[in-house]
Amino acid sequence: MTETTRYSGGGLVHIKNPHLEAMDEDVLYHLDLGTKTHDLPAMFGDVKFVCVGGSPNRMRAFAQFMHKELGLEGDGEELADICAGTDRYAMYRVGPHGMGIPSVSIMLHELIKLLHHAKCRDVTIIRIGTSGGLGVQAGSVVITDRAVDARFQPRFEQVVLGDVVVRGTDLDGGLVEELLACSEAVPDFPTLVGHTMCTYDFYEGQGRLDGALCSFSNEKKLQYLKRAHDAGVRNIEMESTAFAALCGLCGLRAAVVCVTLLDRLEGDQIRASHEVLQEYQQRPQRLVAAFIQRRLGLRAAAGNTRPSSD
Ligand SMILES: O=P(O)(O)O[C@@H]1C[C@H](O)[C@@H](CO)O1
Ligand SMILES: O=c1cc[nH]c(=O)[nH]1
Repeated sequence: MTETTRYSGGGLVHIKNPHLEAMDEDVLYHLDLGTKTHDLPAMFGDVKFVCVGGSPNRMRAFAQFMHKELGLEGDGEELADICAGTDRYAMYRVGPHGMGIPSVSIMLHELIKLLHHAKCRDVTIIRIGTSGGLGVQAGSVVITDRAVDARFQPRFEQVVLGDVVVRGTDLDGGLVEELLACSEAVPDFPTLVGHTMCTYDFYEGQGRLDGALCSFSNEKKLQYLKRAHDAGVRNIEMESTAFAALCGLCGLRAAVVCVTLLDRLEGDQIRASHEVLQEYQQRPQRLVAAFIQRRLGLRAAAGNTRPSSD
């Protein structure tokens, strides 16, 4: 049976674990935070937007960019890593999640419990990432309307106690529209809506010919990628199905916004220069900054500036 997304009443984060109630303390081990050691409601109770991405430096740059875009005091250079006691993740009230489903899944379990313990309400969570494009110009930003697995199905399979549990990967349609509307504020690159395929591997799992192992021909690879394109897939990454499933089940409105680093119908290797890749990585950040500003009524959508290139 597929578990489906439910938004809980009152906008609270919905924890689906009866064992947590009975626990006297919850140690969020990978975040180096806990319910006894930290006043989580005081630290995080006002959080409305959570943005996560793969790399600590990228997320630090995004935190500094948002600091400036929101007109907060100081230059943002002093932003401290809230999870400095662990080198697994970093958090600047935006945080990185590492690579792939296991990493994003551990981070989300602890982040969602953190939002629950902090009594946050009406939280929107956005994954800001990179991806391989399918039939789209490199540097395009794809807003995911449906996260699908490597068989193009909107499902996330997790082995639990030896059984396969299937979870739905619905994302919030309204959020997709809102984000797309914000693309007017960042007109210097293409933004589109499409399905995102999530795989367990970057190489064979994404039909690449350039890994240490490869068990298929170029012809078979292209047939697969074209089938994905025909099924509506416009980009490929490694977190979206788990992200959509966990956030949706816990009542968080979630979105996935990824830039494409190349067109996979044209090749496998990412050959763009460091400078070009840095600028590409800023694109989803700029779109999400415009979205947050609009939501907060801080600025009209136009006139969005650029994050630093860290
Ligand atoms: O969040 P990022 O942009 O790091 O995510 C994509 C998917 C994999 O985690 C990684 C592969 O290069 O990039
Ligand atoms: O091709 C790509 C590029 C970035 N991330 C991926 O998962 N795949």
